[in-house]
Amino acid sequence: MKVDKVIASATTILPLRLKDMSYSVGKTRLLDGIDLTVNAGRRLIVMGPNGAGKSLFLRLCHGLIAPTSGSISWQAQGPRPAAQTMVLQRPVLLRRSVRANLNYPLALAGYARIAREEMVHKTLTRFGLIPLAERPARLLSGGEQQRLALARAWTMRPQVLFLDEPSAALDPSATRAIEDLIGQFSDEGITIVMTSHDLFQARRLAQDVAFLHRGRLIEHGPAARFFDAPQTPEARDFLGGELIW
Ligand SMILES: Nc1ncnc2c1ncn2[C@@H]1O[C@H](COP(=O)(O)OP(=O)(O)OP(=O)(O)O)[C@@H](O)[C@H]1O
Repeated sequence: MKVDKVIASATTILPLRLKDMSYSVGKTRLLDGIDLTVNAGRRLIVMGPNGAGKSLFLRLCHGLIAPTSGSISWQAQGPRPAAQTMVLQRPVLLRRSVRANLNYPLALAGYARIAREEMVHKTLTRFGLIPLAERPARLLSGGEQQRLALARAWTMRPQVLFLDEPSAALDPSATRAIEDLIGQFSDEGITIVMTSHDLFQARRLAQDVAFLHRGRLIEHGPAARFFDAPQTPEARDFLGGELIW
């Protein structure tokens, strides 16, 4: 079957529903009673001061860790392992070439060699990685590594992409390039859930905002409402640059 047909036939795994979801370590409750639904096709930016629980939130949604109480459930199980995937701020790349980094997860997912070659070539072309294809991935610049990580995620055609501060370590032009890619993914229908501490970036990218403060979700809704008329003093202080944690 052609790759694009596989994508078209995919069952939708969204919405993702969090119900009274908490996460504790020992007696410390790090995320507390979160109710939230992630709907298909949206760009949700998770904001909040340092230590608010943004990264934990993403890791729980992605399934890297399990809630201690409450639930996190997908509408349906994905047909493939990477129907939802996550890209970290410092992506974990294999000590191999760029091409091999793109090929590897496809092989793990069971795609045949011919299909893999077609998919890897498409991806290298689309992400401008042809000139870097045979370079060792770990020797790429930070911006190039992040581009490769996004390309690798895209190769698996996820329905949902979790991004943890994807441009935190990058300069402004690399940041712009990553934001452009995120915008393109979104235009293709990939649902984006991303943490960012950068207010300007959040304004550029967010359609919806989830605002966490000390492990609680205290605002969630359309980005315009959050930025123009925040409902809580904590969000107002955060937007004014006065709330650090
Ligand atoms: N395994 C753990 N054990 C104990 N505390 C933890 C653990 N993981 C995270 N924490 C704490 O939970 C809180 C939330 O961490 P998290 O990394 O999610 O914050 P964040 O909002 O992403 O912060 P930042 O913007 O600084 O990256 C922090 O106070 C952190 O120290």
